[in-house]
Amino acid sequence: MAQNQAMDAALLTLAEMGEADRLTIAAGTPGIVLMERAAEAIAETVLARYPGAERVACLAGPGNNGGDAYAAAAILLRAGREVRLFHLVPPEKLQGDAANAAAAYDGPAEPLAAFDAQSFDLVIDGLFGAGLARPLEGEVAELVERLNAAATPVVAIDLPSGISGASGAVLGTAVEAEATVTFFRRKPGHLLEPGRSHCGAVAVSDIGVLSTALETIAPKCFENRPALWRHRLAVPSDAGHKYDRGHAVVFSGPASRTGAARLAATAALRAGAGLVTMFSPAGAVLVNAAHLTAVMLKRCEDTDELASHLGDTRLNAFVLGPGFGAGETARAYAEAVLAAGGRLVLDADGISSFKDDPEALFAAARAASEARGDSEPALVLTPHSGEFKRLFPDIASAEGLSKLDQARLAAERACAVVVLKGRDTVIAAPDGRAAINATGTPWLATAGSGDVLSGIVAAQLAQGTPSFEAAAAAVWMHGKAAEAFGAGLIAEDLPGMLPKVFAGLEATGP
Ligand SMILES: NC(=O)C1=CN([C@@H]2O[C@H](COP(=O)(O)OP(=O)(O)OC[C@H]3O[C@@H](n4cnc5c(N)ncnc54)[C@H](OP(=O)(O)O)[C@@H]3O)[C@@H](O)[C@H]2O)[C@@H](O)CC1
Ligand SMILES: Nc1ncnc2c1ncn2[C@@H]1O[C@H](COP(=O)(O)OP(=O)(O)O)[C@@H](O)[C@H]1O
Ligand SMILES: [K+]
Repeated sequence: MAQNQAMDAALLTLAEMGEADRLTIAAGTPGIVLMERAAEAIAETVLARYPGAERVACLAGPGNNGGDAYAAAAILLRAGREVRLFHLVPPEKLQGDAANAAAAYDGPAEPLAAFDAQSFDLVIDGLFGAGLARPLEGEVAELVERLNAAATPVVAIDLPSGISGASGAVLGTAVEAEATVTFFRRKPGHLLEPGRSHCGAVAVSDIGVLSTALETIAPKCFENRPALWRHRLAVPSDAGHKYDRGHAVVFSGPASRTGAARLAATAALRAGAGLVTMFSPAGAVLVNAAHLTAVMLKRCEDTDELASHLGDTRLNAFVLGPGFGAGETARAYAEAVLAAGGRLVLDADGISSFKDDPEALFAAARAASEARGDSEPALVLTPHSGEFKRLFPDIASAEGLSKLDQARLAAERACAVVVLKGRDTVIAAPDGRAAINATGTPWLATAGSGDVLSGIVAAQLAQGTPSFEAAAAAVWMHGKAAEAFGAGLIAEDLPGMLPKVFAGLEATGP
Protein backbone atom coordinates (compact mmCIF):
# COMPACT_ATOMS: atom_id res chain seq x y z
CA MET A 1 0.00 0.00 0.00
CA ALA A 2 2.64 2.50 1.12
CA GLN A 3 4.78 1.35 -1.80
CA ASN A 4 1.97 1.96 -4.32
CA GLN A 5 1.24 5.39 -2.96
CA ALA A 6 4.91 6.31 -3.10
CA MET A 7 4.90 5.19 -6.75
CA ASP A 8 2.22 7.81 -7.42
CA ALA A 9 4.84 10.40 -6.41
CA ALA A 10 7.60 8.97 -8.64
CA LEU A 11 9.46 11.46 -10.84
CA LEU A 12 10.67 9.74 -13.99
CA THR A 13 13.80 10.19 -16.05
CA LEU A 14 13.52 10.25 -19.81
CA ALA A 15 14.70 6.64 -19.95
CA GLU A 16 12.22 5.52 -17.28
CA MET A 17 9.31 7.26 -19.04
CA GLY A 18 10.41 5.70 -22.33
CA GLU A 19 10.49 2.29 -20.67
CA ALA A 20 7.00 2.78 -19.20
CA ASP A 21 5.73 3.68 -22.70
CA ARG A 22 7.51 0.71 -24.22
CA LEU A 23 6.05 -1.74 -21.69
CA THR A 24 2.56 -0.27 -22.18
CA ILE A 25 2.79 -0.48 -25.98
CA ALA A 26 4.18 -4.03 -25.74
CA ALA A 27 1.20 -4.97 -23.55
CA GLY A 28 -1.16 -3.96 -26.36
CA THR A 29 -1.89 -0.21 -26.29
CA PRO A 30 -0.67 1.36 -29.55
CA GLY A 31 1.37 4.59 -29.36
CA ILE A 32 -1.26 6.48 -31.34
CA VAL A 33 -3.84 5.64 -28.67
CA LEU A 34 -1.53 7.11 -26.00
CA MET A 35 -1.12 10.21 -28.16
CA GLU A 36 -4.89 10.48 -28.63
CA ARG A 37 -5.41 10.28 -24.85
CA ALA A 38 -2.67 12.85 -24.27
CA ALA A 39 -4.47 15.18 -26.67
CA GLU A 40 -7.78 14.62 -24.90
CA ALA A 41 -6.14 15.57 -21.60
CA ILE A 42 -4.72 18.76 -23.13
CA ALA A 43 -8.08 19.70 -24.64
CA GLU A 44 -9.82 19.02 -21.33
CA THR A 45 -7.46 21.35 -19.49
CA VAL A 46 -7.87 24.03 -22.15
CA LEU A 47 -11.66 23.85 -22.13
CA ALA A 48 -11.89 23.79 -18.32
CA ARG A 49 -9.31 26.50 -17.61
CA TYR A 50 -10.05 28.83 -20.50
CA PRO A 51 -13.76 28.42 -21.31
CA GLY A 52 -13.83 31.80 -23.04
CA ALA A 53 -10.78 31.22 -25.26
CA GLU A 54 -12.11 31.24 -28.84
CA ARG A 55 -8.98 31.80 -30.96
CA VAL A 56 -6.51 29.01 -30.17
CA ALA A 57 -3.02 28.63 -31.70
CA CYS A 58 -1.35 25.21 -31.60
CA LEU A 59 2.42 25.22 -32.09
CA ALA A 60 3.69 21.89 -33.39
CA GLY A 61 7.35 20.77 -33.26
CA PRO A 62 9.08 18.01 -35.25
CA GLY A 63 8.49 15.07 -32.86
CA ASN A 64 5.70 13.46 -30.87
CA ASN A 65 5.20 16.60 -28.80
CA GLY A 66 4.15 18.14 -32.12
CA GLY A 67 1.98 15.08 -32.76
CA ASP A 68 0.15 15.79 -29.51
CA ALA A 69 -0.39 19.37 -30.72
CA TYR A 70 -1.99 18.15 -33.99
CA ALA A 71 -4.23 15.72 -32.12
CA ALA A 72 -5.26 18.38 -29.58
CA ALA A 73 -5.94 20.86 -32.40
CA ALA A 74 -8.31 18.36 -34.00
CA ILE A 75 -10.27 17.89 -30.76
CA LEU A 76 -10.52 21.64 -30.11
CA LEU A 77 -11.67 22.18 -33.68
CA ARG A 78 -14.45 19.64 -33.14
CA ALA A 79 -15.30 21.47 -29.88
CA GLY A 80 -16.01 24.57 -31.96
CA ARG A 81 -12.88 26.61 -31.24
CA GLU A 82 -11.28 28.73 -33.93
CA VAL A 83 -8.04 26.75 -34.22
CA ARG A 84 -4.93 27.54 -36.28
CA LEU A 85 -1.90 25.29 -36.21
CA PHE A 86 1.67 26.50 -36.82
CA HIS A 87 4.37 23.96 -37.61
CA LEU A 88 8.13 24.03 -37.28
CA VAL A 89 8.52 21.41 -40.04
CA PRO A 90 6.05 20.59 -42.82
CA PRO A 91 3.62 17.80 -41.80
CA GLU A 92 4.94 15.47 -44.52
CA LYS A 93 8.28 15.40 -42.69
CA LEU A 94 6.75 14.02 -39.48
CA GLN A 95 7.15 10.37 -38.64
CA GLY A 96 5.27 7.61 -36.86
CA ASP A 97 2.42 8.58 -34.54
CA ALA A 98 3.03 12.29 -35.14
CA ALA A 99 2.62 11.80 -38.90
CA ASN A 100 -0.65 9.94 -38.30
CA ALA A 101 -1.92 12.66 -35.97
CA ALA A 102 -1.04 15.34 -38.55
CA ALA A 103 -2.84 13.39 -41.29
CA ALA A 104 -5.98 13.21 -39.15
CA TYR A 105 -6.05 17.01 -38.62
CA ASP A 106 -7.92 18.92 -41.32
CA GLY A 107 -7.90 22.45 -39.93
CA PRO A 108 -5.75 25.40 -40.97
CA ALA A 109 -1.99 24.78 -40.81
CA GLU A 110 0.80 27.23 -41.59
CA PRO A 111 4.55 27.53 -41.06
CA LEU A 112 5.69 28.87 -37.69
CA ALA A 113 6.87 32.14 -39.28
CA ALA A 114 3.21 33.19 -39.72
CA PHE A 115 2.46 32.94 -35.98
CA ASP A 116 1.65 36.10 -34.04
CA ALA A 117 0.72 35.55 -30.39
CA GLN A 118 -1.29 38.81 -30.20
CA SER A 119 -3.94 37.36 -32.54
CA PHE A 120 -4.94 34.57 -30.13
CA ASP A 121 -6.71 34.10 -26.82
CA LEU A 122 -4.63 31.03 -26.01
CA VAL A 123 -1.50 29.25 -27.26
CA ILE A 124 -0.82 25.52 -26.97
CA ASP A 125 2.91 24.81 -26.89
CA GLY A 126 3.70 21.51 -28.61
CA LEU A 127 7.15 22.43 -29.92
CA PHE A 128 9.39 20.19 -27.76
CA GLY A 129 8.79 17.92 -24.81
CA ALA A 130 10.76 14.97 -23.58
CA GLY A 131 12.85 14.89 -26.76
CA LEU A 132 14.47 18.31 -26.30
CA ALA A 133 18.07 17.51 -27.14
CA ARG A 134 19.92 20.84 -27.32
CA PRO A 135 19.38 24.56 -26.62
CA LEU A 136 16.72 26.41 -28.59
CA GLU A 137 18.20 28.82 -31.09
CA GLY A 138 17.43 30.84 -34.21
CA GLU A 139 13.84 31.18 -35.38
CA VAL A 140 12.36 29.05 -32.59
CA ALA A 141 14.25 30.88 -29.82
CA GLU A 142 13.09 34.24 -31.18
CA LEU A 143 9.53 33.02 -31.43
CA VAL A 144 9.58 31.78 -27.81
CA GLU A 145 10.85 35.14 -26.63
CA ARG A 146 8.11 36.98 -28.53
CA LEU A 147 5.56 34.58 -27.10
CA ASN A 148 6.77 35.22 -23.53
CA ALA A 149 6.61 38.97 -24.10
CA ALA A 150 2.98 38.74 -25.26
CA ALA A 151 0.16 38.61 -22.72
CA THR A 152 -1.46 35.53 -24.31
CA PRO A 153 -1.64 32.58 -21.87
CA VAL A 154 0.18 29.38 -22.82
CA VAL A 155 -0.66 25.76 -22.03
CA ALA A 156 2.42 23.57 -22.47
CA ILE A 157 2.27 19.97 -23.63
CA ASP A 158 4.36 17.74 -21.35
CA LEU A 159 6.96 20.47 -20.62
CA PRO A 160 7.28 24.12 -21.57
CA SER A 161 9.48 24.01 -24.69
CA GLY A 162 13.09 24.73 -23.74
CA ILE A 163 12.83 23.21 -20.24
CA SER A 164 14.85 20.06 -19.60
CA GLY A 165 12.67 17.39 -18.04
CA ALA A 166 15.70 15.93 -16.31
CA SER A 167 17.03 19.05 -14.64
CA GLY A 168 14.52 21.89 -14.92
CA ALA A 169 17.22 23.91 -16.69
CA VAL A 170 16.39 26.39 -19.44
CA LEU A 171 18.12 25.24 -22.63
CA GLY A 172 18.68 28.44 -24.58
CA THR A 173 15.34 29.98 -23.79
CA ALA A 174 12.04 28.50 -22.62
CA VAL A 175 8.31 29.05 -22.81
CA GLU A 176 6.65 30.52 -19.73
CA ALA A 177 3.41 28.58 -19.41
CA GLU A 178 0.36 29.23 -17.24
CA ALA A 179 -0.40 25.53 -17.17
CA THR A 180 1.36 22.34 -18.21
CA VAL A 181 -0.22 18.97 -18.92
CA THR A 182 2.15 16.07 -18.49
CA PHE A 183 1.60 12.37 -18.83
CA PHE A 184 1.66 9.40 -16.44
CA ARG A 185 4.07 10.91 -13.88
CA ARG A 186 5.86 14.22 -13.38
CA LYS A 187 9.53 14.56 -14.33
CA PRO A 188 12.18 16.24 -12.11
CA GLY A 189 12.08 19.32 -14.38
CA HIS A 190 8.50 20.01 -13.29
CA LEU A 191 9.71 20.55 -9.71
CA LEU A 192 13.29 21.80 -10.05
CA GLU A 193 13.79 25.50 -10.68
CA PRO A 194 13.67 27.29 -13.05
CA GLY A 195 11.50 24.58 -14.67
CA ARG A 196 8.90 24.69 -11.93
CA SER A 197 8.31 28.42 -12.40
CA HIS A 198 8.02 27.98 -16.18
CA CYS A 199 5.38 25.23 -15.86
CA GLY A 200 2.66 27.15 -14.03
CA ALA A 201 0.00 24.78 -12.72
CA VAL A 202 0.92 21.18 -13.58
CA ALA A 203 -1.77 18.60 -14.35
CA VAL A 204 -0.79 14.95 -14.62
CA SER A 205 -2.89 12.78 -16.91
CA ASP A 206 -2.82 9.03 -16.62
CA ILE A 207 -3.31 8.30 -20.41
CA GLY A 208 -3.31 4.57 -19.68
CA VAL A 209 0.40 4.00 -19.26
CA LEU A 210 0.68 0.88 -17.11
CA SER A 211 1.43 1.85 -13.52
CA THR A 212 2.59 -1.73 -12.92
CA ALA A 213 5.52 -0.85 -15.20
CA LEU A 214 6.91 1.12 -12.26
CA GLU A 215 7.54 -2.10 -10.36
CA THR A 216 9.95 -3.13 -13.11
CA ILE A 217 11.43 0.33 -13.51
CA ALA A 218 11.93 0.91 -9.74
CA PRO A 219 12.38 4.70 -9.88
CA LYS A 220 14.45 6.30 -7.11
CA CYS A 221 13.35 9.92 -7.30
CA PHE A 222 10.05 11.15 -5.90
CA GLU A 223 8.08 14.25 -5.21
CA ASN A 224 8.33 14.78 -1.45
CA ARG A 225 4.90 13.65 -0.30
CA PRO A 226 3.72 11.94 2.91
CA ALA A 227 3.37 8.63 1.03
CA LEU A 228 7.16 8.50 1.00
CA TRP A 229 7.66 8.61 4.72
CA ARG A 230 4.35 8.50 6.59
CA HIS A 231 4.69 4.78 7.34
CA ARG A 232 8.16 5.32 8.85
CA LEU A 233 7.29 8.30 11.06
CA ALA A 234 7.33 7.63 14.76
CA VAL A 235 4.13 8.69 16.51
CA PRO A 236 3.64 8.92 20.29
CA SER A 237 2.28 5.59 21.53
CA ASP A 238 -0.73 5.49 23.87
CA ALA A 239 1.20 4.32 26.92
CA GLY A 240 4.52 5.81 25.93
CA HIS A 241 6.68 8.10 28.05
CA LYS A 242 8.91 10.94 27.02
CA TYR A 243 12.06 8.86 26.68
CA ASP A 244 10.29 6.73 24.08
CA ARG A 245 10.24 9.86 21.94
CA GLY A 246 13.95 10.49 22.16
CA HIS A 247 16.16 13.14 23.66
CA ALA A 248 17.45 15.79 21.27
CA VAL A 249 20.35 18.13 21.97
CA VAL A 250 20.97 21.51 20.38
CA PHE A 251 24.37 23.21 20.74
CA SER A 252 24.11 26.89 21.57
CA GLY A 253 26.49 29.56 20.27
CA PRO A 254 28.13 32.20 22.48
CA ALA A 255 26.15 34.72 24.59
CA SER A 256 25.50 37.15 21.75
CA ARG A 257 24.34 34.42 19.34
CA THR A 258 21.98 32.07 21.16
CA GLY A 259 18.74 32.76 19.24
CA ALA A 260 19.38 30.38 16.35
CA ALA A 261 19.89 27.41 18.66
CA ARG A 262 16.75 28.28 20.60
CA LEU A 263 14.75 28.33 17.36
CA ALA A 264 16.03 24.83 16.58
CA ALA A 265 15.36 23.61 20.13
CA THR A 266 11.79 24.92 20.24
CA ALA A 267 11.12 23.37 16.83
CA ALA A 268 12.55 20.02 17.98
CA LEU A 269 10.21 19.96 20.95
CA ARG A 270 7.15 20.95 18.90
CA ALA A 271 8.03 18.39 16.24
CA GLY A 272 7.80 15.61 18.80
CA ALA A 273 11.14 14.98 20.52
CA GLY A 274 10.31 13.79 24.05
CA LEU A 275 13.02 15.93 25.62
CA VAL A 276 15.26 18.67 24.29
CA THR A 277 18.38 19.95 26.01
CA MET A 278 20.46 22.92 25.03
CA PHE A 279 24.20 22.44 25.48
CA SER A 280 25.53 25.89 26.18
CA PRO A 281 29.01 27.35 26.57
CA ALA A 282 29.52 28.72 30.11
CA GLY A 283 29.31 32.33 28.96
CA ALA A 284 25.85 31.82 27.40
CA VAL A 285 24.23 29.79 30.19
CA LEU A 286 22.58 32.80 31.85
CA VAL A 287 21.22 34.18 28.58
CA ASN A 288 19.82 30.78 27.65
CA ALA A 289 18.44 30.22 31.18
CA ALA A 290 16.54 33.49 30.94
CA HIS A 291 14.79 32.32 27.76
CA LEU A 292 14.20 28.60 28.07
CA THR A 293 11.21 26.92 29.66
CA ALA A 294 10.41 23.39 28.48
CA VAL A 295 13.80 23.10 26.82
CA MET A 296 16.43 22.03 29.39
CA LEU A 297 19.88 23.51 29.74
CA LYS A 298 23.32 22.03 30.42
CA ARG A 299 26.69 23.68 30.45
CA CYS A 300 29.07 22.31 27.80
CA GLU A 301 32.24 24.32 27.77
CA ASP A 302 34.68 22.01 26.01
CA THR A 303 35.26 18.54 24.55
CA ASP A 304 35.84 17.04 28.02
CA GLU A 305 32.46 18.21 29.25
CA LEU A 306 30.89 17.03 26.01
CA ALA A 307 32.50 13.60 26.42
CA SER A 308 31.03 13.24 29.88
CA HIS A 309 27.54 14.28 28.65
CA LEU A 310 27.78 11.83 25.76
CA GLY A 311 28.04 9.04 28.33
CA ASP A 312 24.24 9.36 28.59
CA THR A 313 23.23 7.22 25.64
CA ARG A 314 19.63 8.41 25.84
CA LEU A 315 20.81 11.57 24.07
CA ASN A 316 20.25 10.35 20.53
CA ALA A 317 19.92 13.28 18.09
CA PHE A 318 22.00 16.45 17.90
CA VAL A 319 21.84 19.77 16.07
CA LEU A 320 25.12 21.57 15.58
CA GLY A 321 25.63 24.75 13.61
CA PRO A 322 22.89 27.37 14.00
CA GLY A 323 24.60 30.44 15.49
CA PHE A 324 27.42 28.25 16.78
CA GLY A 325 30.41 29.95 15.14
CA ALA A 326 32.64 28.20 12.63
CA GLY A 327 35.94 26.68 13.72
CA GLU A 328 37.82 24.01 15.58
CA THR A 329 35.25 23.60 18.39
CA ALA A 330 32.47 22.83 15.92
CA ARG A 331 34.67 20.28 14.14
CA ALA A 332 35.66 18.56 17.39
CA TYR A 333 32.06 18.45 18.67
CA ALA A 334 30.71 17.06 15.40
CA GLU A 335 33.31 14.31 15.34
CA ALA A 336 32.72 13.50 19.03
CA VAL A 337 28.95 13.20 18.56
CA LEU A 338 29.33 10.90 15.55
CA ALA A 339 31.98 8.79 17.32
CA ALA A 340 29.64 8.39 20.31
CA GLY A 341 26.89 6.96 18.09
CA GLY A 342 24.65 10.04 18.01
CA ARG A 343 22.73 11.06 14.92
CA LEU A 344 23.77 14.53 13.90
CA VAL A 345 22.09 17.32 11.96
CA LEU A 346 24.93 19.54 10.79
CA ASP A 347 23.77 22.95 9.60
CA ALA A 348 25.08 26.47 8.96
CA ASP A 349 28.38 27.15 10.82
CA GLY A 350 28.71 23.43 11.52
CA ILE A 351 28.95 22.82 7.76
CA SER A 352 31.21 25.80 7.10
CA SER A 353 33.62 24.57 9.81
CA PHE A 354 34.68 21.69 7.56
CA LYS A 355 35.39 23.92 4.56
CA ASP A 356 39.15 23.24 4.63
CA ASP A 357 38.89 19.54 5.36
CA PRO A 358 35.56 18.09 4.23
CA GLU A 359 37.12 14.61 4.10
CA ALA A 360 37.47 14.63 7.91
CA LEU A 361 33.71 15.03 8.19
CA PHE A 362 32.94 12.41 5.56
CA ALA A 363 35.30 9.92 7.22
CA ALA A 364 33.61 10.50 10.60
CA ALA A 365 30.19 10.04 9.00
CA ARG A 366 31.29 6.85 7.23
CA ALA A 367 32.74 5.38 10.43
CA ALA A 368 29.59 6.29 12.36
CA SER A 369 27.29 4.72 9.78
CA GLU A 370 29.42 1.56 9.66
CA ALA A 371 29.44 1.34 13.46
CA ARG A 372 25.64 1.43 13.49
CA GLY A 373 25.65 -1.72 11.40
CA ASP A 374 22.31 -0.91 9.77
CA SER A 375 23.64 1.15 6.84
CA GLU A 376 21.58 4.04 8.20
CA PRO A 377 23.36 7.39 7.66
CA ALA A 378 24.21 8.95 11.03
CA LEU A 379 24.73 12.39 9.51
CA VAL A 380 22.18 14.76 7.96
CA LEU A 381 23.62 17.83 6.22
CA THR A 382 21.28 20.79 5.61
CA PRO A 383 23.20 23.26 3.42
CA HIS A 384 21.83 26.14 1.39
CA SER A 385 23.66 26.56 -1.92
CA GLY A 386 26.45 28.72 -0.40
CA GLU A 387 27.19 26.20 2.33
CA PHE A 388 26.98 23.36 -0.19
CA LYS A 389 29.70 25.03 -2.26
CA ARG A 390 32.02 25.09 0.77
CA LEU A 391 31.83 21.34 1.33
CA PHE A 392 31.48 20.19 -2.28
CA PRO A 393 33.19 22.84 -4.45
CA ASP A 394 33.81 20.50 -7.38
CA ILE A 395 30.24 19.17 -7.45
CA ALA A 396 28.81 22.69 -7.14
CA SER A 397 30.84 23.99 -10.09
CA ALA A 398 30.64 20.97 -12.41
CA GLU A 399 28.95 21.77 -15.73
CA GLY A 400 25.64 20.17 -16.51
CA LEU A 401 24.74 18.76 -13.09
CA SER A 402 21.19 19.35 -11.92
CA LYS A 403 20.43 20.18 -8.30
CA LEU A 404 19.19 16.60 -8.03
CA ASP A 405 22.51 15.23 -9.38
CA GLN A 406 24.44 17.50 -7.02
CA ALA A 407 22.57 16.39 -3.91
CA ARG A 408 22.88 12.71 -4.86
CA LEU A 409 26.62 12.90 -5.54
CA ALA A 410 27.18 14.80 -2.29
CA ALA A 411 25.14 12.28 -0.27
CA GLU A 412 27.14 9.40 -1.64
CA ARG A 413 30.46 11.10 -1.03
CA ALA A 414 29.61 12.32 2.47
CA CYS A 415 27.85 9.11 3.53
CA ALA A 416 25.08 11.41 4.71
CA VAL A 417 21.55 12.43 3.92
CA VAL A 418 21.91 15.76 2.13
CA VAL A 419 19.15 18.38 2.26
CA LEU A 420 20.08 20.91 -0.42
CA LYS A 421 17.77 23.79 0.43
CA GLY A 422 15.92 26.42 -1.58
CA ARG A 423 12.45 26.73 -3.10
CA ASP A 424 13.07 23.33 -4.69
CA THR A 425 14.80 21.59 -1.76
CA VAL A 426 16.29 18.22 -2.73
CA ILE A 427 16.70 15.48 -0.11
CA ALA A 428 19.13 12.73 -1.15
CA ALA A 429 20.43 9.56 0.50
CA PRO A 430 23.75 7.78 -0.18
CA ASP A 431 21.88 4.87 -1.80
CA GLY A 432 20.52 7.15 -4.56
CA ARG A 433 17.01 7.71 -3.18
CA ALA A 434 15.96 11.32 -3.63
CA ALA A 435 12.95 13.54 -3.07
CA ILE A 436 12.19 16.99 -4.44
CA ASN A 437 10.08 19.21 -2.22
CA ALA A 438 7.25 21.43 -3.36
CA THR A 439 5.75 22.68 -0.09
CA GLY A 440 6.52 26.12 1.33
CA THR A 441 6.15 29.78 0.44
CA PRO A 442 8.62 32.54 -0.41
CA TRP A 443 8.10 33.80 3.16
CA LEU A 444 10.46 31.01 4.24
CA ALA A 445 13.28 33.14 2.89
CA THR A 446 13.63 34.78 6.31
CA ALA A 447 16.42 34.74 8.89
CA GLY A 448 16.33 31.67 11.09
CA SER A 449 13.91 29.53 9.10
CA GLY A 450 16.73 27.08 8.31
CA ASP A 451 17.47 26.79 12.04
CA VAL A 452 13.88 25.72 12.62
CA LEU A 453 14.21 23.10 9.89
CA SER A 454 17.28 21.56 11.55
CA GLY A 455 15.31 21.24 14.80
CA ILE A 456 12.43 19.47 13.04
CA VAL A 457 14.85 17.01 11.42
CA ALA A 458 16.43 16.30 14.82
CA ALA A 459 13.01 15.65 16.36
CA GLN A 460 12.33 12.96 13.78
CA LEU A 461 15.78 11.42 14.27
CA ALA A 462 15.30 11.45 18.05
CA GLN A 463 12.05 9.52 17.64
CA GLY A 464 13.78 6.87 15.59
CA THR A 465 12.63 7.77 12.07
CA PRO A 466 15.26 6.65 9.50
CA SER A 467 17.45 9.54 8.33
CA PHE A 468 16.15 9.93 4.75
CA GLU A 469 12.52 9.78 5.81
CA ALA A 470 13.23 12.05 8.81
CA ALA A 471 14.77 14.72 6.60
CA ALA A 472 12.10 14.45 3.91
CA ALA A 473 9.26 14.61 6.45
CA ALA A 474 10.86 17.61 8.17
CA VAL A 475 11.26 19.54 4.92
CA TRP A 476 7.64 18.84 3.98
CA MET A 477 6.35 19.88 7.43
CA HIS A 478 8.50 23.02 7.45
CA GLY A 479 6.96 24.06 4.12
CA LYS A 480 3.44 23.21 5.28
CA ALA A 481 3.97 25.25 8.47
CA ALA A 482 4.86 28.24 6.29
CA GLU A 483 1.79 27.66 4.09
CA ALA A 484 -0.44 27.43 7.16
CA PHE A 485 0.86 30.73 8.53
CA GLY A 486 0.78 32.66 5.26
CA ALA A 487 2.13 36.16 4.75
CA GLY A 488 4.21 37.98 7.36
CA LEU A 489 5.95 34.79 8.51
CA ILE A 490 9.10 35.02 10.63
CA ALA A 491 11.09 32.03 11.86
CA GLU A 492 9.58 32.21 15.38
CA ASP A 493 6.13 31.54 13.90
CA LEU A 494 7.04 28.18 12.37
CA PRO A 495 7.15 25.88 15.46
CA GLY A 496 3.72 27.13 16.56
CA MET A 497 2.21 26.04 13.23
CA LEU A 498 3.38 22.42 13.58
CA PRO A 499 0.26 21.25 15.49
CA LYS A 500 -1.82 22.33 12.48
CA VAL A 501 0.57 20.50 10.16
CA PHE A 502 0.27 17.29 12.21
CA ALA A 503 -3.53 17.64 12.25
CA GLY A 504 -3.53 18.05 8.46
CA LEU A 505 -1.26 15.05 8.06
CA GLU A 506 -3.65 12.88 10.06
CA ALA A 507 -6.68 14.14 8.16
CA THR A 508 -5.40 13.82 4.61
CA GLY A 509 -4.25 11.06 2.34
CA PRO A 510 -0.97 10.95 0.46
N1 LIG B 1 4.32 6.99 -26.26
C1 LIG B 1 4.94 8.13 -25.98
O1 LIG B 1 6.15 8.16 -25.89
C2 LIG B 1 4.13 9.33 -25.79
C3 LIG B 1 4.73 10.56 -25.95
N2 LIG B 1 4.02 11.67 -25.97
C4 LIG B 1 4.61 12.92 -26.39
O2 LIG B 1 5.82 12.72 -27.04
C5 LIG B 1 6.79 13.65 -26.60
C6 LIG B 1 8.17 13.16 -26.83
O3 LIG B 1 8.28 13.01 -28.21
P1 LIG B 1 9.68 12.90 -28.94
O4 LIG B 1 10.48 11.86 -28.27
O5 LIG B 1 9.40 12.72 -30.37
O6 LIG B 1 10.36 14.30 -28.62
P2 LIG B 1 9.90 15.81 -28.90
O7 LIG B 1 9.89 16.49 -27.54
O8 LIG B 1 8.69 15.90 -29.69
O9 LIG B 1 11.14 16.44 -29.67
C7 LIG B 1 11.94 15.66 -30.54
C8 LIG B 1 12.18 16.39 -31.83
O10 LIG B 1 12.68 17.67 -31.59
C9 LIG B 1 13.95 17.84 -32.23
N3 LIG B 1 14.73 18.71 -31.37
C10 LIG B 1 15.14 18.46 -30.11
N4 LIG B 1 15.73 19.55 -29.58
C11 LIG B 1 15.67 20.52 -30.54
C12 LIG B 1 16.09 21.88 -30.58
N5 LIG B 1 16.69 22.47 -29.54
N6 LIG B 1 15.88 22.58 -31.72
C13 LIG B 1 15.28 21.99 -32.78
N7 LIG B 1 14.85 20.70 -32.79
C14 LIG B 1 15.05 19.98 -31.68
C15 LIG B 1 14.47 16.47 -32.42
O11 LIG B 1 15.32 16.53 -33.49
P3 LIG B 1 16.71 15.70 -33.53
O12 LIG B 1 17.34 15.83 -32.16
O13 LIG B 1 16.32 14.33 -33.85
O14 LIG B 1 17.48 16.41 -34.56
C16 LIG B 1 13.18 15.69 -32.69
O15 LIG B 1 12.79 15.88 -34.02
C17 LIG B 1 6.45 13.87 -25.15
O16 LIG B 1 6.99 15.05 -24.67
C18 LIG B 1 4.93 13.86 -25.24
O17 LIG B 1 4.47 15.16 -25.57
C19 LIG B 1 2.59 11.64 -25.81
O18 LIG B 1 2.06 11.56 -27.10
C20 LIG B 1 2.14 10.48 -24.99
C21 LIG B 1 2.69 9.19 -25.48
N1 LIG C 1 11.65 31.16 -2.03
C1 LIG C 1 11.53 30.13 -1.19
N2 LIG C 1 10.47 29.30 -1.25
C2 LIG C 1 10.34 28.28 -0.40
N3 LIG C 1 11.26 27.97 0.56
C3 LIG C 1 12.33 28.74 0.68
C4 LIG C 1 12.55 29.85 -0.19
N4 LIG C 1 13.71 30.42 0.16
C5 LIG C 1 14.20 29.72 1.21
N5 LIG C 1 13.38 28.71 1.51
C6 LIG C 1 13.59 27.73 2.61
O1 LIG C 1 13.84 28.47 3.80
C7 LIG C 1 14.90 27.88 4.55
C8 LIG C 1 16.05 28.88 4.65
O2 LIG C 1 17.14 28.28 5.29
P1 LIG C 1 18.56 29.00 5.39
O3 LIG C 1 18.96 29.47 4.05
O4 LIG C 1 19.45 28.10 6.13
O5 LIG C 1 18.20 30.29 6.25
P2 LIG C 1 18.71 30.73 7.70
O6 LIG C 1 20.19 30.51 7.69
O7 LIG C 1 18.35 32.18 7.77
O8 LIG C 1 18.01 29.93 8.69
C9 LIG C 1 15.24 26.60 3.82
O9 LIG C 1 14.50 25.54 4.36
C10 LIG C 1 14.80 26.88 2.38
O10 LIG C 1 14.48 25.69 1.70
K1 LIG D 1 6.00 21.56 -25.07
